[in-house]
Amino acid sequence: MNYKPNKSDRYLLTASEMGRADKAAVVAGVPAIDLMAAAGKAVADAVLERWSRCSVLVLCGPGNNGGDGFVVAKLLKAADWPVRLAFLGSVEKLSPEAAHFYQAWQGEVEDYSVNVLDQSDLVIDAMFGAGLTRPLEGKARDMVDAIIARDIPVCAIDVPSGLDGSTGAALGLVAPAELTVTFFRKKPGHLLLPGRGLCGELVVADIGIPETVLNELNLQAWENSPELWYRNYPWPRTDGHKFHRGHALIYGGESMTGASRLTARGAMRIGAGLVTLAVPIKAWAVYATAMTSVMVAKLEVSQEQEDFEELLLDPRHNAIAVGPGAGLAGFERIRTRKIVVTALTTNHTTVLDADALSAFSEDPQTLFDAINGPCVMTPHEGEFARLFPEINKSHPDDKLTRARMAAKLSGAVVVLKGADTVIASPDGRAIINANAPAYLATGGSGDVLAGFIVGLLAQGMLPFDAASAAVWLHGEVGNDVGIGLIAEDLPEHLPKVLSAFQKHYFLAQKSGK
Ligand SMILES: NC(=O)C1=CN([C@@H]2O[C@H](COP(=O)(O)OP(=O)(O)OC[C@H]3O[C@@H](n4cnc5c(N)ncnc54)[C@H](O)[C@@H]3O)[C@@H](O)[C@H]2O)[C@@H](O)CC1
Ligand SMILES: Nc1ncnc2c1ncn2[C@@H]1O[C@H](COP(=O)(O)OP(=O)(O)O)[C@@H](O)[C@H]1O
Ligand SMILES: [K+]
Repeated sequence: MNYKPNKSDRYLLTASEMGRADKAAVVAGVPAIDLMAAAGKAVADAVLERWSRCSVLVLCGPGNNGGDGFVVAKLLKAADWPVRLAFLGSVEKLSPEAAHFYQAWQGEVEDYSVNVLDQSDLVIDAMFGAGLTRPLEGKARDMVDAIIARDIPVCAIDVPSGLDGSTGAALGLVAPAELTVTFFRKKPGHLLLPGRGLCGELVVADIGIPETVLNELNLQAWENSPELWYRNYPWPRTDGHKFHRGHALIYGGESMTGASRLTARGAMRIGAGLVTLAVPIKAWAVYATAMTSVMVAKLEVSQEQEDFEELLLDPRHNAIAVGPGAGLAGFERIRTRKIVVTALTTNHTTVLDADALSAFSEDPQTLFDAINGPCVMTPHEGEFARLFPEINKSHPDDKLTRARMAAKLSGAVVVLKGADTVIASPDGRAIINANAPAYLATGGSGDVLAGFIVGLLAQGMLPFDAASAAVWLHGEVGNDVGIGLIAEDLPEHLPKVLSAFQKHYFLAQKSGK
């Protein structure tokens, strides 16, 4: 596990927020020239640490990203590396600080053509950073094309040129980097796909921007990490009993019984005091045979909704999950819809996953209208497209914004799943998760995630925290199990991950370490 002590370390800044941070730093008394000097030094240091002496080509663009490049070139030359530099821009248009470091370079400034790549072992990509607003064209595009064709290793400054640091989208062609050095804080595009894959190793360098500027920015996005929510984690109480740990009620469908069983197992393992699976009577025997610590309640033929409603009257059932294996074929679809609406209209804290979402693909507004209380929905991209087609159309390349808009529109905390899961709250807060390994892409792993979430909700965690904690723990367990993982492994390996998490975040705090 990769631990860091401070919640504010996890802030993510868009390009415009970074621009404001930069300005606020200058107002606070840090000269822009010092920021650029520090940025260039951080890049040069990272290069010197990772590569041995080789022929370096620094490609400088027209803005301040290029300015950083002039600094790097000078420092690598001072370290006795063979350095060439090519500049795409005009000196008159450089910012004062970039112009300063252009003059300071003093070496040859070569023509910006692909010939400069000849005999280069390493490219420093100082072409475009946060200021890129449109796809690379002309000479810049030709250069990136040639770098890719020749397969020359790249160290990118701030972001690989061509990547939108705020969204992780490739604006056009992008030069993939082996190493990216960014400044002050990560940007969403370093974590969201395809950006994350194009950055290679990511280093975040301190360039002297005071932490206090963060207070002025009203930031609403973070990288997922326990620092964000461990204080609200429902650790078992010494004097607690099972009723202190909540009672999750999970709807189980008639034919795909494995899905909700995984959800139930996940909810138990994450610490719900009690878990009941409520299932149509026809499937009861299957469930009852398979489950031990989980209780199985019967829903009578043709009165499943009424029976479910009755279970909801018991105030101890304090968190509900509907969706995994709920069923979408014919009559099952109608029943799934009824169960969802029943849970929502009684204002129960509810997790909606899988079929509970797809059952409303024809009329998503019906679902959104029913959401008035605490609710978490966990769509994968396919389910999301069915519920939020307009959002996908208006912001196709911006997962962070899509999740935020969906949360606002629906009134639920939205967990938009994938390798770069985004958790968004209707109030605008959003968290990007980056610890999930590809091994999690296996049938049933989302069902277990829904179980982790409902299990934490049952223990009283608030929806945004519960969703963020569950997604992070899910990723950690995925890493712990590794290749060969199947969904059944996730609940079973959770205790090991929870122990490590507890040791670091709870016991260490208690003992003051
Ligand atoms: N705290 C900060 O914000 C700091 C920023 N620094 C560097 O400054 C960079 C941001 O600088 P800028 O805002 O000048 O932006 P960039 O250096 O990314 O470039 C913007 C320039 O490129 C032009 N441009 C944008 N898209 C283009 C395209 N497709 N084709 C041709 N030209 C295009 C713009 O008109 C503008 O002149 C950061 O990425 C970072 O590397 C560092 O100097 C240190 C401090
Ligand atoms: N390539 C990937 N890398 C990391 N995590 C992934 C990847 N693909 C899927 N996941 C995660 O695995 C889970 C799959 O959930 P879902 O798509 O609902 O599948 P299922 O319905 O089979 O349970 C989600 O938590 C998702 O974020
Ligand atoms: K760059």
